[in-house]
Amino acid sequence: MQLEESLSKKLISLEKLMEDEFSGIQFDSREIKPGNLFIAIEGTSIDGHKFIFQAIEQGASAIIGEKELTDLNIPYYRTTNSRLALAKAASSFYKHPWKRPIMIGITGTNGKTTTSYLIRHILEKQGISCSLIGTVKHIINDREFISNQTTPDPLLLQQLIMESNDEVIVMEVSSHGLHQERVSGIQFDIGMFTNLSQDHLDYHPDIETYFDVKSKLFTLLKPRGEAIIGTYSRWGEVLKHKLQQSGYSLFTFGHKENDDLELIEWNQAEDHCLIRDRREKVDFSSPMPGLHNVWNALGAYSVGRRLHINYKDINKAMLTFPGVPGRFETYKFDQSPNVVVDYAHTPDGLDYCLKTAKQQHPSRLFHIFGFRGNRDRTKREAMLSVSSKYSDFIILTMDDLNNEPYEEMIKEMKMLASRIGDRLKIIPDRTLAIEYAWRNARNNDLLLITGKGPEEYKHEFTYPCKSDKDTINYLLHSTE
Ligand SMILES: CC(=O)N[C@H]1[C@@H](OP(=O)(O)OP(=O)(O)OC[C@H]2O[C@@H](n3ccc(=O)[nH]c3=O)[C@H](O)[C@@H]2O)O[C@H](CO)[C@@H](O)[C@@H]1O[C@H](C)C(=O)N[C@@H](C)C(=O)N[C@H](CCC(=O)O)C(=O)O
Ligand SMILES: Nc1ncnc2c1ncn2[C@@H]1O[C@H](COP(=O)(O)OP(=O)(O)OP(=O)(O)O)[C@@H](O)[C@H]1O
Repeated sequence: MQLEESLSKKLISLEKLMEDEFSGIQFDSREIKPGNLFIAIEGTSIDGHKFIFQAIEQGASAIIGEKELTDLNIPYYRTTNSRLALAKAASSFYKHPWKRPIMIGITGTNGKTTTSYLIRHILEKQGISCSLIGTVKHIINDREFISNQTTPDPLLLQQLIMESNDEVIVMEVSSHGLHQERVSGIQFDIGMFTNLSQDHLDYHPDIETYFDVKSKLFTLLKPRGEAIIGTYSRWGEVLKHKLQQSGYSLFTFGHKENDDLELIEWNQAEDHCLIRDRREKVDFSSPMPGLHNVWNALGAYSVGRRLHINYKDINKAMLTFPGVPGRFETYKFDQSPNVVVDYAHTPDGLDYCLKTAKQQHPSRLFHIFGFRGNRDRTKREAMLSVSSKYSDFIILTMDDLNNEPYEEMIKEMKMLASRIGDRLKIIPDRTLAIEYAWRNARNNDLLLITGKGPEEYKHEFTYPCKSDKDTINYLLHSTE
């Protein structure tokens, strides 16, 4: 990547610049330490170029930015893409740590977290150590780190990879991450696409653009890299055709005869699948409830097979999979209704999840959920209509507001709720909403609480509970 030195107008490669001994790199002026390289980014809410002088005051020794600036007293290098420069500089600073392990990147609207947990489990059972980077947590050398982002910024990401001694790194690659070049310094051995459906249309202008961003992962494959594509969603087929022209090695899993891995039959009641792995028919059991998790398990199976793991060993590993926090996490009680906590937050995810809940044959299904504030509002109506298709009772409640005004959220809930009728109740306090369902449900009913999964509440509610799981525990003990 070429940069232009602002005063001399000379071109210099980023690699060459990184031969200078910077004490660190920062894209946030508040974090600058003496001798750091500051990269100014025109962000989604503020222009980082405004903080160049603050960065210099704090001791930055060079600046990269996109604007034409000539009046700085330290070297300033101009680029056409600061985010790309950040990703490449971070990779260079940490000595391209992704070159050592086998790198697996997973993208798609839903199923990234579940699939990455499954892959890690299969590999670890074979004695292959595996780091995991994603939404719930990061696990590096078996040590767990809090995750604030699905795909961390390039500095944290390259640092985590550098610290890993594991043989494989499996990571979730979000559309935000791809669009903001967070993974651009990296080349992957395997790229996986799970599926695509409506989400994040607050950030991407339309679903076609969202898809184009997701498909960018496959431009980051190593020359001998492999693309594993789930073709069970329409967009998987689109991606397959797009990539067929690219010359990459392609492996597809889906329900068609021309897929490399075909789901021939899924017997939900007996929890059994018949699959075709290339030419051979194989019995397979998914370790988590629901067809969506069959797809996730088959995605992980595909990765295992590409890494030359015997299908019998993969099947054996599936038997001991402990599940994923907040992904169809089921609590069964003798004297109270059963409860499922799930992270579903898209219409498609909810459809799979509610269908799976119905397959448990509860007498009545109580669905408790809300809408995430300041995120894609276009999916709210579709989420409610999916809920009303399967649920006997709906309790709309508060998810994270993310600075969306409370009154606006309630107004929208009321407007959407008016179409459903008296099967729906709005109880904004999440702990009271869960309590209402808990007290009104009978033992053979099911409570499905979606949206937050294992995440901690960002708001204070009536009961002193930190999460949906915590609220259930609280109610259980207050009933005793
Ligand atoms: C909306 C969004 O995606 N924002 C990301 C973006 O920040 P930004 O462009 O908004 O930054 P900004 O606030 O406008 O500031 C511009 C620049 O000025 C700098 N600055 C700012 C203030 C100051 O005093 N000094 C200074 O230097 C900032 O550090 C930044 O470099 O670039 C940053 C660096 O990579 C990200 O950390 C940040 O992620 C935010 C915090 C975030 O969490 N975004 C979510 C939406 C996200 O990324 N989610 C996906 C998963 C989505 C999903 O599948 O559910 C994820 O991968 O986590
Ligand atoms: N393959 C799938 N197809 C459709 N929905 C799915 C699939 N897998 C999981 N889901 C639904 O999406 C929810 C989130 O799953 P998961 O965390 O695995 O996806 P994700 O892509 O990592 O999402 P995020 O990036 O938001 O964390 C699940 O709780 C489930 O309701």
